[in-house]
Amino acid sequence: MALALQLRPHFPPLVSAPIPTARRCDLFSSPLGFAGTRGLGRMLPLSSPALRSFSARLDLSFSSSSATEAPVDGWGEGDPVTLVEFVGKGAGDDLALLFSHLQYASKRIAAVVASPFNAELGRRGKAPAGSASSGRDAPKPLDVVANEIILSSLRKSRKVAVMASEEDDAPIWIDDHGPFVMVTDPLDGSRNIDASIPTGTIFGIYKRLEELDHLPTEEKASLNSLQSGIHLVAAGYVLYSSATIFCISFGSGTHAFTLDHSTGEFVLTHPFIEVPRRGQIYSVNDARYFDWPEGLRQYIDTVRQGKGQFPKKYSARYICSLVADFHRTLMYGGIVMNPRNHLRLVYEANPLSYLMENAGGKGSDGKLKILSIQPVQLHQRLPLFLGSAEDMEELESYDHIQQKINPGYEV
Ligand SMILES: O=P(O)(O)OC[C@H]1O[C@](O)(COP(=O)(O)O)[C@@H](O)[C@@H]1O
Repeated sequence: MALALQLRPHFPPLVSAPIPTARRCDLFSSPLGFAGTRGLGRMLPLSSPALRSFSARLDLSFSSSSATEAPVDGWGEGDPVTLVEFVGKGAGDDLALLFSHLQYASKRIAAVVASPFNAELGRRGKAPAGSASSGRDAPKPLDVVANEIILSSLRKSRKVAVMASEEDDAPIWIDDHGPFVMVTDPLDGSRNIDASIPTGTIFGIYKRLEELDHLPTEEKASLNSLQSGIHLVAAGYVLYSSATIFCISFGSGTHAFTLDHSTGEFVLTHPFIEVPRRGQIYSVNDARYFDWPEGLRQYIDTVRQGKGQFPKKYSARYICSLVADFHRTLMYGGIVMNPRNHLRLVYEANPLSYLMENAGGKGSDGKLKILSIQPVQLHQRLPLFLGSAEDMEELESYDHIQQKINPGYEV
């Protein structure tokens, strides 16, 4: 039996042929034991039988209600599931409201990043000193603009007590009654913007620790923001690339939505992403090879010759934009890594580990599970390794994969 795809007119005909039933099994597992969602996104939201079965899983993911309880109530037959509907369906009113502001903020950032009129703002401090565009009236760099867009969306939501951002030295207290704490890297990879290379927003959401409410603002702002990753209630990223992708997890599955420019809505394209258990790609800045510790060199030498546990030669892919490298790893498997003390635990490592683990992968600093690390400083940096479960286990079996020296790199 074939599953014919019902493409809505505004979707490009990416998949137009009937998909054999056997192929549908690939959506969650493959004969090699890999699980993957390649191509899945273009199918599930567009065909009603698949949507129905997805909706059943969706209801399960958010509540303990039985899958047999009319799971499709409220979903239009064959209609794409939007991000707003998805979150509104089961995440609770507070989170739903917060996400409606966040997705709006991300569309504004996507527009700003893509605008021809903002191209020159990509780099911090680009305007030459003394020029008309330097000084107080100088246009703001895009990462600062992105930060302001997010802050303003959180203020409007009235659902966030404190925002800690990679862009700010200290967390910003927003609302005494906001139930959530938000940590964010508003525009990661912004150093690539001049070349139109993908960038991304990363965020994590915790509950406000009410037991700290009596403390002075500065202190409670900082302690709320220093929660360890196991306490995340949601995390996500937005990838600004050939498509704008909003990927989220609430602790049960990782799901990605793609911005449909014809309606302005994010629609569910990759429900329940399962990172392949084994990939064939490693992603690292390997110009640093001679500064790597022996274990990491051995691992990379081994897999690129096809002499590792998986007997195929690995490929290298490195965009140098964490969200883009992470998204590809989530889709195709393998490992994305930065072995030096560079990426930030609070704003980058924790949210991305949460998303990776909820997709069946792993996140580590080369010794410890990222989500188990208690942050002690807001801007603390660490080595970061994220990816397919089997690749990560193989990598960690090599001793000494953390790069201890950091010579002469622009931080
Ligand atoms: O210079 P390296 O070690 O390759 O690091 C590149 C990484 O740094 C980042 O640009 C983040 O750095 P910033 O937080 O300083 O912007 C990532 O997007 C990228 O993966």
